[in-house]
Amino acid sequence: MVGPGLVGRGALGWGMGPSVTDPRSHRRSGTMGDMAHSPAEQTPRIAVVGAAIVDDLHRPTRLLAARRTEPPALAGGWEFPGGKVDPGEGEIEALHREVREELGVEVALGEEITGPLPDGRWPLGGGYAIRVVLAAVTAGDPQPLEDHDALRWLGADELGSVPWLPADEPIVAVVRSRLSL
Ligand SMILES: Nc1nc2c([nH]c(=O)n2[C@H]2C[C@H](O)[C@@H](COP(=O)(O)OP(=O)(O)OP(=O)(O)O)O2)c(=O)[nH]1
Repeated sequence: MVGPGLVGRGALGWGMGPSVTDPRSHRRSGTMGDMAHSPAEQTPRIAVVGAAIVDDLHRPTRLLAARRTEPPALAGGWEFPGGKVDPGEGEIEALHREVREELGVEVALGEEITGPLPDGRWPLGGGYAIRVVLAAVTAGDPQPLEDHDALRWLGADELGSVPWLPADEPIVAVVRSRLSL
């Protein structure tokens, strides 16, 4: 049993791994809900989730990129909609909340875009780590309601046309490899 809205082969098990439910993760709901680390890491990283929203989970051709408005150091950079996991909140729950708040849409989740950290996340600056999951809109039309001032659907050959946040570059490269032309 996986969380609501999860579809696709790669989604099986996502959200059920060590960073979420295994006591070895040292995650404590309500006390360290925004922190997670694996035994292989010295320092816990603050949990961020990001949605790689594509036009079709089964045959994706375009990715939705969002341009940040804050803080000033990151404003103008393009990123995956998402944000920090709240204390006591699950990652799946956080992802659905963030896309609802930021874009006004509901999504179905697909496979995780696995990163190099032991728990599959991607390192970000500032002690953050992001878990990125493919998603597709199931209700609503994405709008830059919060934290962003522009959205763009980008095909594989257009992903380099916007300045991604530096930490997102390797993630975007993996997403690009999943896009059909
Ligand atoms: N959402 C998101 N954050 C990213 C990405 N890449 C990246 O470096 N970050 C960084 C920016 C922030 O320093 C950090 C946390 O993300 P955030 O600021 O969106 O979190 P949030 O929406 O919960 O923020 P707030 O409510 O506290 O203002 O992660 C990305 O692709 N998506």
